[in-house]
Amino acid sequence: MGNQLFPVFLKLNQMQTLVIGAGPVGLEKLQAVVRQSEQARIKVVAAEISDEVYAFAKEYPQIILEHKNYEAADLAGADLVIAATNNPALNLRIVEDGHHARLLVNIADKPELCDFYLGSIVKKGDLKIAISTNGKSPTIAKRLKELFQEHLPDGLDITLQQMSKFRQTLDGDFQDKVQKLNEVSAVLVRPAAKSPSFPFFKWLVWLTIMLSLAILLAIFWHREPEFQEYLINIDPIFYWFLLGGFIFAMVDGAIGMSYGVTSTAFSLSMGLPPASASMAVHLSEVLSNGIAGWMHYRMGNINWKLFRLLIIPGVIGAVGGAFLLSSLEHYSAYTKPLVSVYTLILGGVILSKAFKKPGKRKNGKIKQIVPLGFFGGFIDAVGGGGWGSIVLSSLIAGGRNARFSLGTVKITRFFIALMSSLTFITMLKYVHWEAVGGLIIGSALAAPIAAKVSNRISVKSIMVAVGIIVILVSLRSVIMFILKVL
Ligand SMILES: C[C@@]1(CC(=O)O)C2=NC(=C\c3[nH]c(c(CCC(=O)O)c3CC(=O)O)Cc3[nH]c(c(CC(=O)O)c3CCC(=O)O)/C=C3\N/C(=C\2)[C@@H](CCC(=O)O)[C@]3(C)CC(=O)O)/[C@H]1CCC(=O)O
Ligand SMILES: NC(=O)c1ccc[n+]([C@@H]2O[C@H](COP(=O)([O-])OP(=O)(O)OC[C@H]3O[C@@H](n4cnc5c(N)ncnc54)[C@H](O)[C@@H]3O)[C@@H](O)[C@H]2O)c1
Repeated sequence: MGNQLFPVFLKLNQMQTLVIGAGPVGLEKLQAVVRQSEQARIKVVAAEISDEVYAFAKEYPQIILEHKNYEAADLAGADLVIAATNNPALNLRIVEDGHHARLLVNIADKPELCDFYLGSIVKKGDLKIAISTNGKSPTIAKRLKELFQEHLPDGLDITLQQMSKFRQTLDGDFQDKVQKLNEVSAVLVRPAAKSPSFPFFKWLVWLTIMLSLAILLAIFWHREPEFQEYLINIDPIFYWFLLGGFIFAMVDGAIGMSYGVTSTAFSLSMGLPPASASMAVHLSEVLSNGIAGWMHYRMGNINWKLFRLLIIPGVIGAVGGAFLLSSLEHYSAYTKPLVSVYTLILGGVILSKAFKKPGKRKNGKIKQIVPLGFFGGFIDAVGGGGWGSIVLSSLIAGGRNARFSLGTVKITRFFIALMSSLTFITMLKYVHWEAVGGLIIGSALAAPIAAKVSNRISVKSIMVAVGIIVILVSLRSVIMFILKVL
């Protein structure tokens, strides 16, 4: 039948509690009562009173000690009786006398003689949880109490106080009030945000869209000879970028950074000038970060205060960087090795992060959000990447919450990529559309798969691989430059 006991919460300060017996067990029960209410009015009757009970009672003047043998008259005025004597016959008598006076009696550690059991009690401010194992195991009751005491957030009591105040501000009828109180507290029971996994059926929808596009293309292919010609003559570079975009987006999806750095290093090594490379990378980032940012927004992972602090300096930095890089397009022979040196350094940063011990973090949150946003945006536009690795890693290393930082960085990255892409488009005369198209399609194809795969691979091994690839590709560009100069 399970536990049939009904827990009630007694106002001990308005009642008279009688404790009979003042040995170790009597003391334990006395303390259990006083722990719940220091104003509890208690009378202790015992033939012998231990020194510990004397010492304890000294601190609470409302505890009255009566050094005497128990008699039925002691029950007069009592509302509740707890007995802890070492005399089984006396225990039985107390139960009988108590019931005669229609009192509820607890005989400590003798379940069969009890009208009620004492419970294990969790307390957080005004919150109280009473635990009963139906007498099966007081030890487990104690352990559960410890578990709740530790894991219930202390802020819960603040919530209670706020709800109480909020209730006082409500008017309208009872139904109205109940509805409003339920609305504001719904957030407490909303299911926790899931990791952005991509369910199978969504993947099917995605596949259907892609197939329909392919069919449309095929139809076009047959109807329009010009289009056919265009496709046949498409630069093979497009397919390389398609593959590259796919792989880099998979990796980025898994570790939350590195797409910018890897695809920029790749674009440079494919012979794109830095500004064109950066533009291709940023254009392809607009879509993927838009999707990721939207997902994080839906899951409530955005810290809006952080967003406001980051977005303006970030956009200014990004547009400035894009502007500078585009104006220097003619000097790409010189900017290219510089950018490669920068990606080389980032490769080193990623590699060192892979081997850094987790948990070795500084205390206190990072404060310089505005310069961080500007610097991140600028470097991101100039180097083709870095918003994720610079801003996110600084925020997390600076003690901020990883989930909120990731969500906020993803959504701001969308705006940064959008603004620098626009700047590049207006500044650059010649756009490498085959690179841009390859990266956009490749990374968009990867995004949903990456989200699924991300949990299965060890982050460390990916970071090591990424670090090494970026270092090698960047080194190649730097060495080629040096050889050319020599
Ligand atoms: C909750 C708590 C409240 C309090 O008393 O303040 C409480 N016992 C506590 C602790 C505790 N008591 C005992 C141990 C030793 C280990 C063990 O036996 O498990 C421990 C653990 C420890 O101290 O670590 C001995 C014991 N207790 C009872 C028996 C008899 C039996 O089981 O048959 C025996 C064996 C005696 C023997 O062997 O001779 C019986 C009862 N004890 C109850 C309450 C009631 C049922 C509550 C429930 O349903 O869970 C009930 C039925 C009647 C009652 O006394 O009200 C308190 C938690 C303190 C905290 O929260 O920290
Ligand atoms: N101490 C433990 O760890 C423990 C554990 C489990 C069960 N128990 C049982 O619980 C009971 C109480 O344990 P304890 O250690 O507190 O025992 P205890 O002997 O130390 O204390 C018993 C108390 O009952 C009082 N008493 C006895 N006869 C009385 C009377 N006629 N009138 C008034 N007071 C009277 C005594 O003066 C004493 O204060 C015992 O039956 C014991 O076997 C004890």
